[in-house]
Amino acid sequence: MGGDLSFVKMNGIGNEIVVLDLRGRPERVDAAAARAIAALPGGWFDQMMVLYDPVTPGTAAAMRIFNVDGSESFACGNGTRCVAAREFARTGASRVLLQSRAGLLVCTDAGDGAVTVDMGTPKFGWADIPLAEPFHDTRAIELQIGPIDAPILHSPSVVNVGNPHAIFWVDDVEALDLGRIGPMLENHPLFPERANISLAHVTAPDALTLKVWERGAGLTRACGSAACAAAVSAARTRRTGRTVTVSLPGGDLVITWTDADRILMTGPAEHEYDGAVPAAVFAVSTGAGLSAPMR
Ligand SMILES: N[C@@H](CCC[C@H](N)C(=O)O)C(=O)O
Repeated sequence: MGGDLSFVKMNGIGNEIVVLDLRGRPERVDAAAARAIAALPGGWFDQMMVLYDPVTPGTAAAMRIFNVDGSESFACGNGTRCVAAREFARTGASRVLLQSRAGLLVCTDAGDGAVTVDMGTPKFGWADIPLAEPFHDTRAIELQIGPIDAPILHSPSVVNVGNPHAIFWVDDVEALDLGRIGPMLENHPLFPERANISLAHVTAPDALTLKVWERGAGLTRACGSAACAAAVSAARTRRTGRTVTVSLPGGDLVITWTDADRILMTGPAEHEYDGAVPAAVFAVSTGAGLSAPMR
């Protein structure tokens, strides 16, 4: 097979998403191909969702998720909504099961262009996040930056929602330059797989504002998994109840941490335009697109 391959440019409340559907095709995306696609005219993304043939019965696709720096993530909430919305439009279905490297994701059409994704169960154990050393209480770990007696940021909540997150509780998410502090925290030695870094401000028992420095992508207008991470951490530390509206620079997401310990994320997904990738960008393989072990 040769020629250009089409992709779809979408966004989830401003999180820039490319969906590349390689189902039924031999091409495979690696880190170099991901970076090359991001450099194409119109190819820019925060995350690229690559769809391969399903490996689990009942699923529509096996997804791999690339950050713009070529690194892989096991979770992307906004991108998952985009993939699901596209599947709904393509098939007429109102429910789709997708497989990421973090597990199976049930996505349902919530109406008015919104999609609900069951993002799974949060993990709070220090080794699951992962952290480089044991912490018994991950609601507020001993990590601070700035002077010892007047830290700029301290005591983040940490959680894994398919990917690692640290949430710093602040009075004003705009008061600090996250673009300057973010890279240092993302790459802090405490986070052996790096981490997504959020500043969160609770505005009501059912609302918080959030600003995110994403691992592998930098400052973004929205991050769905960070919204999930902040919501469960806010509920776990009794800052909010179990359903919150999370306001990000690009828009709002509604997150519910259910009594069954599942995280439900609801928000919009928008189509922007279609684009094309030259076939030469790809590696060609007969291997499975999603070969890593499932959790
Ligand atoms: N924007 C995404 C999260 C993307 C993955 C993240 N940068 C990571 O490396 O873990 C979302 O909407 O969840």
